[in-house]
Amino acid sequence: MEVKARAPGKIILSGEHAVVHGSTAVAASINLYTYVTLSFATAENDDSLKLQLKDLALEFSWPIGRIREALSNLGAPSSSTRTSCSMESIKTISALVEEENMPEAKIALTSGVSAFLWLYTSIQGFKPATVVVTSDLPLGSGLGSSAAFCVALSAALLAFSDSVNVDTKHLGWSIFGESDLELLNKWALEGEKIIHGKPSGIDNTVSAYGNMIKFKSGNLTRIKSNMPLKMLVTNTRVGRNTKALVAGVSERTLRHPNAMSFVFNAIDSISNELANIIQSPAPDDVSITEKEEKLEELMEMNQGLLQCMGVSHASIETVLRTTLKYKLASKLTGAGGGGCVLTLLPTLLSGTVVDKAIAELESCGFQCLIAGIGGNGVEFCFGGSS
Ligand SMILES: Nc1ncnc2c1ncn2[C@@H]1O[C@H](COP(=O)(O)OP(=O)(O)O)[C@@H](O)[C@H]1O
Ligand SMILES: C[C@@](O)(CCOP(=O)(O)O)CC(=O)O
Ligand SMILES: [Mg+2]
Repeated sequence: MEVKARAPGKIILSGEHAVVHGSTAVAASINLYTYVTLSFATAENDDSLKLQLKDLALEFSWPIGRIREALSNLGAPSSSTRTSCSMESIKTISALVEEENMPEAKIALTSGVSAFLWLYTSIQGFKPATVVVTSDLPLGSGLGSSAAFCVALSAALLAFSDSVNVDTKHLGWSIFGESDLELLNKWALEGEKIIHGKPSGIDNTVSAYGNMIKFKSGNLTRIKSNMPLKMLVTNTRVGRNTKALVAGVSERTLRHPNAMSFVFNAIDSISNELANIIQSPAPDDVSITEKEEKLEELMEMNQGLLQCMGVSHASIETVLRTTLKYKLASKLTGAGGGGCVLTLLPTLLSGTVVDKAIAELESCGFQCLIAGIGGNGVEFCFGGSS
């Protein structure tokens, strides 16, 4: 028997980085997923834990005895209570990952593989198994691949544990009950901590719960959109690392605490106003257009403040300039420093303008997609031969 889980990526409409410092942010799930399949070994002589990262053509395999020896201090797994990875365990886990000779070009994956080993051993202990991962999401681009990975992984691992209440006979995709989802989200955050250092928790929360959320200091409020929201996502293809960008903002905050607290407060207001606009009723085209204009202005203001935090990038500025030629408003999404930019596509905008803007962005070497916004969060499905 195997279990498959899928978790969506996300866009942050407003409030990235500031959310790490206690401001409100607004995020929505998108219809690009990370999939994790887990099956326990059935052959008696198979005594290893395998991780296959299919899109990256990478496979890791650790003898279970080696993992048990290295992590003997962990004790019995306790899937019902999330535990944080200590500095000592991080070091031990990193050493286990290094033994696998990660190709130099893919060294950024080390933290993802470490998060895998931590979540696996904490939830399932030392059982031989194969875990296969595939993803629609570009890695390290601001669309929350790290969170989708941790959420899908936690879902597959918990689905095979005693800590959740799931029906293994159900055919097709299922969702977790509220308290199981809460536990899953806590585990996923522990994985994100290994990858990000100091995550706010917004990415794993929107990936777990789906739809659209407002998030502040670890608490989510579900948002119901009352208007069509169409976003163009432009991937600058400039690679960057969330952990380093988040650390950079924290350093700037230490240097200029007063100025930065005004920036964070301004972003808190922007996020709350944006959430109110999205939720307020729009009976006709005129009111939708008015709402879109307000959203555009708020996105521009948020982008200005992100630049002020030092997380924009020349490639992001090129996207902003290009879309502005078509009178379209944009902001970076996720950690910035490259990665993806969001552009609001108003309802009454002609298809020709969108096509022209996309063609110009792609001629700069960027990659464009129009994301489906606000679908389900994490789901799982049992299958395979038992
Ligand atoms: N499918 C995956 N398999 C393994 N590691 C992954 C996967 N998706 C994400 N990761 C981990 O997350 C890191 C990217 O996370 P991050 O820098 O937060 O960017 P983002 O979350 O915006 O994609 C990768 O370098 C890797 O360590
Ligand atoms: C910058 C931040 O607000 C979002 C990071 O998103 P991503 O990893 O770039 O997809 C960090 C966080 O909230 O944990
Ligand atoms: Mg991330």
